[in-house]
This record gives sequence, structure tokens and C-alpha cells, in this order.
Amino acid sequence: MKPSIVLYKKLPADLRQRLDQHFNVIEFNGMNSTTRPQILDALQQAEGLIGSNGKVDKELLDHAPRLRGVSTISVGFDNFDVEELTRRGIPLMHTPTVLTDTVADTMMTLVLATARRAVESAERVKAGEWNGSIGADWFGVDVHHKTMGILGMGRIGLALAKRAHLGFDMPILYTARRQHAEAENSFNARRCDLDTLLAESDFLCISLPHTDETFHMISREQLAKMKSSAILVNAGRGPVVDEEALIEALQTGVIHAAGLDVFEQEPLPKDSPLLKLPNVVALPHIGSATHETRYGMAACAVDNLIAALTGNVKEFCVNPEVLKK
Ligand SMILES: NC(=O)C1=CN([C@@H]2O[C@H](COP(=O)(O)OP(=O)(O)OC[C@H]3O[C@@H](n4cnc5c(N)ncnc54)[C@H](O)[C@@H]3O)[C@@H](O)[C@H]2O)C=CC1
Ligand SMILES: O=C(O)C(=O)CO
Repeated sequence: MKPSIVLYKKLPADLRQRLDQHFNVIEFNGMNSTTRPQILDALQQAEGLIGSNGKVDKELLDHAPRLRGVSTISVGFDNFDVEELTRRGIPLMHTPTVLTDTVADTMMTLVLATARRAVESAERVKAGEWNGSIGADWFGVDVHHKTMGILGMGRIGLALAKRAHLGFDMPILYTARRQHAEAENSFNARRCDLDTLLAESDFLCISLPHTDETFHMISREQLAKMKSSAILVNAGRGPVVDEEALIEALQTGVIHAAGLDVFEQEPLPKDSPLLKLPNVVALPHIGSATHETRYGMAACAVDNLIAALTGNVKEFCVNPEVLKK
């Protein structure tokens, strides 16, 4: 008999078929307050779990006595209790690499859109405000040759450095726990401490995961150290930036603008002050959201689950120590 798995994300038909070939698939339309109790029930039998955007915590794992493999359709895994999974010997698989370039493109989009006020200007055109030669009240600021500071010099940070340095002649600064030779040798990136990064960056670009260590890494004190002309771009995770402090900084001119793909609460609440600020470009967490990349992520996650449940894991395991047991 095929092992049972729980799927909590709609997949393209061919990938769903691939899962069906290997498993008895119990499918749910997302993990939310309605489906979660049903998912907990189904997990009594399930040996695998695959999806994205659901909390996989101790409560859920307590309902899953037979679970042997978990696969997230994302690179980020902040919604998983990795310690608890590891304690139970369950591999957590994720999808790095396949989305790196797409997310770096999104970050560059936010850099350009905020600096050149592309969204704001387009909205003014649609509102019928373009009535003659434009004046300085429509002008933006240059991107090329400005300094980009990268917080989170991992796969995505490196791909962003490549775009900024080779495409836009931008000097690159980065703050990291270790030296990144490729960033330094290929893109002339210079490592510095956080205070220097804050003080010297024209664009502070965040591609950090959300961890205990990165929570509110950028708050009031850090924003105050930035240039008043600086633009903050965050496509890592919302909680890395203290959103209340950011809103205040944007309202009072402590910094110039922000381009945000991620937020402390998603979807962004409809009454968020961010939505009223003309110097904010807010995107609905579309970092990896192209047809090609989302398909690639789903395919990788399906392969990852098959590998985990057949004992063939070679890469993409968040907690590889469980494989040695
Ligand atoms: N907006 C979106 O749609 C997407 C967002 N992401 C986010 O981007 C993050 C990064 O993805 P990748 O670059 O693939 O991961 P990665 O693991 O290659 O890069 C993360 C980097 O952050 C560094 N880092 C972690 N904690 C740090 C700290 N306290 N101080 C300084 N550096 C620290 C790590 O050393 C690593 O170099 C993901 O974890 C996810 O949260 C990823 C994909 C899409
Ligand atoms: O993969 C991730 O971590 C995302 O945020 C969505 O691509």
C-alpha cells in the first residue's frame, strides 16, 4: 500500500500526478483556521506533509505520529519548529536556489520603483494629473553609482549584488557573520559592521531569514543611523524590521522611502499606515511569484518529499543531522 501524505497547497496537474504515483494524497486547500483541524485529523495516518504557508509546530506534530518527512514549497522555514522536527528525527526539506534569481529581480524592482517613484507616477498618470511637461515634484533619484548595503549576504543577497554591481555600477557593502569571498572577488563587495552599513548605504536591502537573532534587527535606533535620503528594501521577512518604527521613520523623513515585499502581518492589514504613504511601494509577497519559478519550487518540493520518504535525500534538507541517525 502507498504511504499517505497530506498536501495543503494546490499543485500543477503533472506534479499532483507525480505525487499520486508514489502516495495516497489527502489534499486540503491551504492551511487555515477551517482546514487546520481537518489536517490534524488526516495527519494521524500521514507519513509525509507538503505545502506552504502553514504553521508546523509542536501541536501539529503531536497529531502526526507516523510522519517521516516534511517538504515546504519555499526556501524560508521560519514557520516550522525545526528543533521539534529534528528531535523527532523528521527531515525538513526546502527549495533554495530555484528561486534565487527571481527574488533578486524583485528586490531590484523595488530599488528602481522606489527611487524612480514609478508606481506613484503611474498612479498620477492614471488619475489624469499629467497635463504638461513634468516638474521637479515628479522627479526621483538615481540608482546607478549609489551605494547598496546588503543585509543577508546569502544566495539572494549575492544575486542582488551581481545585478547592482554589474548592471548599475553600484558599490556594494554588506554585513555578515562571515566573509563572503565570491561577493568580494566577483562584485567588489566590502564587508562592514552594521553601523557602517546603516550610515553609508543609499539603499539598505534586506534578504535575511526571520530568526530569534534577526527579529527587529532594524528598529528605531538603526533607522536613525541611516541617511535621510536612504531607501530601505525588505524582501527577507517582515519581522526583521520593526514596522511601527519604520512607519514613523517614513512619516517623519528619517529615511526617504521603502520598498517592501514582506510585512510583520501578511496579508498587510487594510488599515496599515504604510498604504497611505506615497514613499512606500508595497508588494504582496511576490518575491518568487513568477510562473516559471513557482513551478520550479513546487517540482523541487515534490522531488524533495519523494526523496525524504524513500531515504534518498541528497540536498535541500534543513536539518541533515536527522539523516545520519
Ligand atoms: N520575499 C520573498 O518572496 C522571498 C523571501 N525569502 C527570504 O529570503 C531569505 C534568504 O533566502 P536565501 O538567500 O536563499 O537564504 P540564505 O540562507 O542563502 O541567506 C541568508 C543569509 O542571511 C545570513 N544571516 C542569517 N542570520 C544573520 C544574522 N543574524 N546576521 C547577519 N546575517 C545573517 C546567513 O548567514 C545567510 O548568508 C529566506 O530565508 C526568506 O526568508 C526567500 C525567498 C522568497
Ligand atoms: O520561499 C520563500 O521563503 C518565500 O518567501 C516565497 O518564495
